[in-house]
Amino acid sequence: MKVTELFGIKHPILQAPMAGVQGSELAIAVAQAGGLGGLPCAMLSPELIQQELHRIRMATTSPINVNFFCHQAPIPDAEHEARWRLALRPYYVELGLDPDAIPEVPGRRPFDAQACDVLSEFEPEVVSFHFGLPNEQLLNRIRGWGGKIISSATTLEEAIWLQARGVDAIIAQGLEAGGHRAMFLTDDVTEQKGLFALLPQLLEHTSTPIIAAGGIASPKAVRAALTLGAAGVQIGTAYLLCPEAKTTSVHRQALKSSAADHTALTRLFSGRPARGIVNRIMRELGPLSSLPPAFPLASTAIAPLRAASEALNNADFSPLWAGQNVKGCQEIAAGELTHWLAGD
Ligand SMILES: Cc1cc2nc3c(=O)[nH]c(=O)nc-3n(C[C@H](O)[C@H](O)[C@H](O)COP(=O)(O)O)c2cc1C
Repeated sequence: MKVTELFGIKHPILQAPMAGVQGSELAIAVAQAGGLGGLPCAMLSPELIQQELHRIRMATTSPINVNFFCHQAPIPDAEHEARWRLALRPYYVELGLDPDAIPEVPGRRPFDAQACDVLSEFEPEVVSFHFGLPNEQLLNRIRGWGGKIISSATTLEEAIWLQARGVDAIIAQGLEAGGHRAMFLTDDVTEQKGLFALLPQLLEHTSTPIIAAGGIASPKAVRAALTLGAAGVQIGTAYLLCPEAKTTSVHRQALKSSAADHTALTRLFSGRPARGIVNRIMRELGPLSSLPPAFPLASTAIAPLRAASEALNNADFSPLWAGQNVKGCQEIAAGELTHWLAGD
């Protein structure tokens, strides 16, 4: 079944929910253009989720996708954290920051009953998850209001796991994709496959609709994924320069520069592998260094470095999430981009 029918949308295009770089404005623009707008909730408090969903429901009656992380909250490891802070110490000194006064930042919260309570007020048509799925009880609450459940797979094993739990569609997240790898049954990045290796495997060995993601940034690429048998596509990076996205100015500059040709998976910004444009800290510490503590704890000690350097218009310590294909990034309205990608 195609996603147009499954979700009741005009175009087979899902705008990837992208935590930290967009809110309701981008989701509304895509929804109004006939795609499935996505609201990333991983970094929002329940109050903010409520505000954003209220805005969306006031602006459009089109279906909407809300997105959550569902990682296991880590057990803090003081020794590991101390090693991480020691490695960052020279950068604190360089930027004139106090390495012994690192403020706590609100971490990314896995999906829980409190978030589900907020959703039940708005009954979003689609709820998507990254890093697996939450427990069956929470999934049943979503099913109770008729919500469709989707999640990303990065291997065939993960797709089979998701299918066994009854998801309505599976996102095949190719290695090209920007942002966090959704991987949840493996932590070995060498097992990750490019989209056109992963997609046919999932199509052959599962019976659930498969949504293609990773490096798709043109109408031709959308058609290619659909021709292979995908039920739809999910696109993130191509939307990053749209005026409705909240992409920071250093991130926008990097996306428009030749530096964007070089992306890599890195654990440095959060503790989990994610794809972003290679910058100074990735080059100097090694993108997949084992220094950062478990997800999402690594972000606490990086945050002051990021803030101080971004104030100087410098992206040395910023997560510049982007996929391998930035060629489709256009500074045009998200609705226009959605129509273009759909071949309108
Ligand atoms: C800046 C950025 C942030 C992202 N944040 C999320 C997120 O919060 N939740 C999620 O499920 N996926 C997230 N992703 C991954 C996307 O869901 C998707 O896999 C990816 O964007 C597809 O590849 P593309 O970026 O090459 O289009 C993010 C991607 C980017 C580029």
